[in-house]
Amino acid sequence: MNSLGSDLRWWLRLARPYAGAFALGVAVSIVTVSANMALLAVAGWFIASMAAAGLAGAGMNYFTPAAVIRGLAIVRTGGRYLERLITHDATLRLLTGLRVWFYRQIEPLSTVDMRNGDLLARVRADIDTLDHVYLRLIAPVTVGLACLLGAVAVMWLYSPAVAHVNLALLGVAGIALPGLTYRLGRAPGAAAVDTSARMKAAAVDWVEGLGELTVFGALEPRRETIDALSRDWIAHQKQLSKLSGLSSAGVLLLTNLALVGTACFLVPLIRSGALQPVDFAPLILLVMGCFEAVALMPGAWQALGQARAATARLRAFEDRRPAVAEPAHPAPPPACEAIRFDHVGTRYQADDTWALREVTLTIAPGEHIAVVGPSGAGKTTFVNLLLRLAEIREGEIRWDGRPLSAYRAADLRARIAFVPQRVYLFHTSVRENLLVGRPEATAEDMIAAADVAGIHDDIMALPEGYDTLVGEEGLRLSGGQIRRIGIARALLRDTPLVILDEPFEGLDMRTAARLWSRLERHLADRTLIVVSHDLARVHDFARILVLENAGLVADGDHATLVRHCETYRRLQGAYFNRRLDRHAPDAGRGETAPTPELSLRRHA
Ligand SMILES: Nc1ncnc2c1ncn2[C@@H]1O[C@H](COP(=O)(O)OP(=O)(O)OP(=O)(O)O)[C@@H](O)[C@H]1O
Repeated sequence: MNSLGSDLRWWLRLARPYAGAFALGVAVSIVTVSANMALLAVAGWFIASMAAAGLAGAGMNYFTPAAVIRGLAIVRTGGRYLERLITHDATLRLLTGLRVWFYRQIEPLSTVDMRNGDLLARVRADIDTLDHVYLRLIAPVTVGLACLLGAVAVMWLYSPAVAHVNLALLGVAGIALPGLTYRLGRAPGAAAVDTSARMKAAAVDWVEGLGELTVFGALEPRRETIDALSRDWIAHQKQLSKLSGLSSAGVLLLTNLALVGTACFLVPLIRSGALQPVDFAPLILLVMGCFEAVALMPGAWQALGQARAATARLRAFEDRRPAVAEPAHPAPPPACEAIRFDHVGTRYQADDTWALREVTLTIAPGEHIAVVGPSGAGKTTFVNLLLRLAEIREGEIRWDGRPLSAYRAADLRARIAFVPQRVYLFHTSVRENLLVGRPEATAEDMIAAADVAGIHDDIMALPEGYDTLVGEEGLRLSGGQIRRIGIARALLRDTPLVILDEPFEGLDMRTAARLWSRLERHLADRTLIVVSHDLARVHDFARILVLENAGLVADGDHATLVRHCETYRRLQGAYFNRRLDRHAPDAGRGETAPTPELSLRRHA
């Protein structure tokens, strides 16, 4: 774990843009807490003076102190409101800033590093924990110290001995006791943050996989896992509550000791005439006010344990290296030119096996290429290399004559329209989801793209057409519809290279065939790379790359591959066997006529 000083500097660096609001919040808090202490003291003095004047039968001006008391009460109430408004607003801004910071950190790491879904849930919990740093740590400690020093200075004017006693006891209540509580609370605090993050991740995972868990009857073990995490969390929280209760009791004890001690010093002073009797009440009340301010400190130190555990995990992101390095002097983005692979190889980690190796080929501008291969052959990796989501470890890929590493990753990606294997839809309207591809696109462009992707009619059939909300992750749409929205989104970008990873998945044969014929026409003069398991569509391509065991095993058209490539024949066989099984009467699907593609199997 980093040192406390280094963590504090890290927080302050992130909070710098909001420093003005935070400083204002602290200033208003100091005024509020001081007004509260002064109110107690002046009220005490006023009551004592009135009583003394009554006993002596003397008159006194009660207008001024009454006005001061009212003024202080108004400042205290208004200040409390303003302080809440400013500090909470600043904290929410900081949390927003932290989220932006986090996305900046993960953006260059690429999706490849972020495959761990529960990581995001943990990070979200960690970022939320950091709102404690200001509200429960920095603000109360700064305000407490400022007000206490002011109050002790006032005591000093009346009696240095009283100031000494209170300073010592306030030190114990505000520093020693919270320090001890912090030490004791560090382990349960860190464990509580960790358990809470794991619990949230498990709950999200459970809800997302509810369908599968129900079907496989695996709900109970999952529920028990979450129950166990929840019990752990409660146990850690109990420990923290016990500590916080003990420290509150400690502060109360110290408050009473301070009151008794102060009285012990004041009474002889009053007896000797060194102090006015009416000064007794305000000084005692001032002591009470000081301990009220110090009572917030143990909570602050406890928050420190939780905040540092969260900080350690967040700071770990800063140490992660991006998956690909950016060039110092980026070349202008590539034009629609040839892409050449020269003995290209990659693996995701230095000690992993090769995900792709010795790939040498040239893709001419405007060429349409299909990439096939068994699962794990390296098809997605092939695409990841082009998108610079994975680093080339061997050989070189050149586009428009320059290595990919010569371009800024963002410039390169702006020249590629990509539909990933799993299309992600945001919880907003269909329109907004499509415009992610090109925010400035006109309604006509959007409809034209949707039309090519064969989704326009489906969208128009939705209750509010393009303005229909798709639901979280597109839950209101079928898998095939989500995929076609993803394709339309990519088509909206007028890029020289289009990459579609499994574009036909989730589509029936007829829809897939129609989609392909439209795509083929629409993308006639653009370079197109389609990764697909749908061998029925693939045989339409003039060029098919066959990958297996991280290598390029064949490159040719369907007829050539059927004749010369064993892997391709195997893939065809497996694919059409699957289709045959689906159409077989004993598969319970009825008497569906064999499709024309089935003849290919015989041909193969
Ligand atoms: N992010 C990653 N980190 C580590 N290894 C990875 C990563 N992505 C892929 N791999 C590994 O690289 C190899 C090639 O995977 P890749 O996803 O490219 O295959 P694929 O042909 O696309 O498979 P599928 O058809 O199942 O999607 C596999 O051994 C896989 O386990």
